[in-house]
Amino acid sequence: MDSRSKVMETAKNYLTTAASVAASAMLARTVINEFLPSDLRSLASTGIHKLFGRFSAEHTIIIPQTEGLNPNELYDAASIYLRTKISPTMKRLRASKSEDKNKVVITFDVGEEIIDIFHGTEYKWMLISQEETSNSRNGEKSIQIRWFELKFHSKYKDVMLDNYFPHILERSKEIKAADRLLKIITNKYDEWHYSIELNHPATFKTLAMDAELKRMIMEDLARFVKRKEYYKRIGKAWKRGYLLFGPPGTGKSSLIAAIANYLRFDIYDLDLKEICSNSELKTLLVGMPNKSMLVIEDIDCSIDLRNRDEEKEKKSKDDEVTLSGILNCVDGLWSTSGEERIIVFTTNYKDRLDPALLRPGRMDMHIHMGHCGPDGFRVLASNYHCIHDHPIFEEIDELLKEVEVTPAEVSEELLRSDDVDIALRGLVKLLHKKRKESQEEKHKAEDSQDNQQRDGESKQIDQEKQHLESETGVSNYESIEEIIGDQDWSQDA
Ligand SMILES: Nc1ncnc2c1ncn2[C@@H]1O[C@H](COP(=O)(O)OP(=O)(O)OP(=O)(O)O)[C@@H](O)[C@H]1O
Repeated sequence: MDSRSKVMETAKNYLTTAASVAASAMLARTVINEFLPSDLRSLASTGIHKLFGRFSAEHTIIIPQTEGLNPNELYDAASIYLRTKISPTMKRLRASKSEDKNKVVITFDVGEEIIDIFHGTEYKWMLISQEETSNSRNGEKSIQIRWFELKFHSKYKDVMLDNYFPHILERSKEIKAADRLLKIITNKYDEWHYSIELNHPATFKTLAMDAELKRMIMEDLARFVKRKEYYKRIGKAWKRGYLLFGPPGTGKSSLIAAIANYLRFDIYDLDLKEICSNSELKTLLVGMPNKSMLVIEDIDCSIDLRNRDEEKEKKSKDDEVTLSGILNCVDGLWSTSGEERIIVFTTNYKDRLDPALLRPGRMDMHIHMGHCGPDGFRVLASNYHCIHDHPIFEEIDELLKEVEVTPAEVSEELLRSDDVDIALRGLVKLLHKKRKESQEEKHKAEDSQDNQQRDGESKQIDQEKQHLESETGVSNYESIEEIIGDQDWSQDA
């Protein structure tokens, strides 16, 4: 029996016992004292939170504290879950600031009835608050006791325990994760040391990239987080690796932030230069929690990663970080120490990477972050000026097909003015300038190719001259010219 089934089984036992007590809501205290294990009793008697549901006038349920499920947890879960059930007809609402100070959380107040329909059954919730006085050594103390009263038809009590409560616990976890402030943590030596709030605004919506590629990445991530059982069944560690490659300013870091915001994972930004050995690398890896993202940026230049053959030749000495150490981190035994991990490597130069890192199956997806195309430009225009169409778009689209410009350069141009027309004209100017530069480069390249060809030809003529010179014994330049001139070279060729 898994832990959730055990919890629900125990809850059912308590429910059956509690039913025979004919307890009303106000008798909950008695039930707590008679039926709960002592540790839970002391928890409940602190009077901070308690949760019970009333199936009918005769039934009261107390959820016992077993394996991670306790009244406080359920109370908290219900508070969070019921926030999503607030209806416009409610009169008693409360507003407070969320952990992320940019958001305001609206919640219901005491005495407000909240109706939730789950699988066709109606559940009526009400938050109740009551002041109570208790005698302590320091005299009388008044405390505020809060609880939820849950009413529904008693014939659905099994559905409630087997499906409704687990659903509330699950949903509340998701809502909590979405509300949580994300962190970016980096290492000092072999410790995750420095952490700041991740306030990067990038999301998949604001990312300028090929629309189809964006869709594929989002689907891949969504599939990955749902596949806990699947990974267990196939015997693979529950992790996914992405290699992001492309020129500077094409959005590799922005994509990392978008993934973190999408999955609500903290970023563990590993600075390889801070660590001296593979064992330090392992220490850091083991210190990462679940639902986190390991990022190694610019892997090609972070550290001198010799290729594996050279490593094999070297006597194993644990005084440096090696490519095999990193690869163990990606798919070796050490990577199985946690669950639900995303691993991201970035590079500006994929061709500089050791083939061992690029081997199929190592990084699950290789994502090319390229120059800005019409799709990407539309996203940036919408991000910076909230526009989806404009007469200049056609000209920009045509130029983007010819010119290599990074999303960072386009963003910078669009930021230059609040006036859409000025900003777009500035971008057109930049694209024309870039096109001219690239045409000049192309001409230069063609010229140098022509020069090389001419050099090659004149070298060939020189060789022919030398050959003739040795054949004819004539060493005078003019004479050779005459001899060459007398012959029909084109026919010989
Ligand atoms: N694909 C993109 N979508 C939206 N904005 C982008 C994109 N690429 C770049 N930008 C803009 O340019 C800035 C720099 O981009 P970013 O740091 O993500 O690029 P990068 O590829 O990681 O560059 P580097 O290789 O130099 O680290 C971002 O803060 C963002 O404003």
